[in-house]
Amino acid sequence: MRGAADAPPLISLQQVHRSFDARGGRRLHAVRNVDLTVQPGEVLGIIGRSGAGKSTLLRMINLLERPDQGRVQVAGQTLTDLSARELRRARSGIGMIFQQFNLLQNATVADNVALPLQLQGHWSRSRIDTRVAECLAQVGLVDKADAYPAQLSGGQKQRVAIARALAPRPAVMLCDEPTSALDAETTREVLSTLHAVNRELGVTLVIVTHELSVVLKLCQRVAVMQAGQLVEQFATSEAAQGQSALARELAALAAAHAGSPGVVAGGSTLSRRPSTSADLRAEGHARVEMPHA
Ligand SMILES: Nc1ncnc2c1ncn2[C@@H]1O[C@H](COP(=O)(O)OP(=O)(O)OP(=O)(O)O)[C@@H](O)[C@H]1O
Repeated sequence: MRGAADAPPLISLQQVHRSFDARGGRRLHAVRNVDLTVQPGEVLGIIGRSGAGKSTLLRMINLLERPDQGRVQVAGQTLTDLSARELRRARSGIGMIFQQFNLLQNATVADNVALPLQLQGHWSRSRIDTRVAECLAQVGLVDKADAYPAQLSGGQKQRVAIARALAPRPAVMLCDEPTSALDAETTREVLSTLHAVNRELGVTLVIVTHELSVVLKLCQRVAVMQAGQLVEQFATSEAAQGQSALARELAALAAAHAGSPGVVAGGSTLSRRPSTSADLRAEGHARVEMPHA
């Protein structure tokens, strides 16, 4: 039997390039000819300094940003070749969550989670209700089904967003700074939920983050971006062999955590150790700044 590592990649970006109009009539090349593959079931972190092109690269995976050049394949489909209608269908296999949650404020938690199923148009009310209940159970929020987002903590809002992304049974979940708006405690909740989504449901995760502690806890592999280019990739557990400043920083953080139970790189349980820069500050560690790659 073939393992996930030998399987064809679930995501394949081939020479993707994206530029934008910039001031003075210039072009800003946000992502430059990047090749990247992600295996089924993997958790990949994309890191880099501000403006390096991380979010643009992530958003090209579901064509929220369409590349000017290059090819995007997900689950065997070449998204860049699809019609608008085919792309809408393919996108139901790719969930996405954002830093600011993007929930509908005037809809209940249950209605927020139901939304992507209603948009698909072929779900009966009773199947939607069943699926919403399953997704809320997965993120531990069954008792909040009738609450409104304003009544929830930041971590609970992000878990609703995760439940909504899970509703159409995606193979992949794209996470754009999923914990950056959260404090230490709620960050822990969200990381634990994402870990379970990967481990229990087999959903492949691609996570853009500026928090190295999030990478250390959740990601098996890391891709480092610098000025639009993917400058290196390594297994989180092998950060010490990386060349970039970020790899060294990650290795130093891993060493500081060495011996603590449950640092996940490679896949065991989530740590009870500090999980964010805020956590680390709270526990007297130096802030984990994102150095220049
Ligand atoms: N729609 C857009 N129009 C013009 N420029 C854009 C657009 N989107 C992104 N950019 C520019 O492209 C570059 C890469 O942006 P991107 O958001 O991908 O970087 P990032 O690494 O995610 O940064 P951050 O960590 O600050 O979010 C930046 O210089 C940004 O200003």
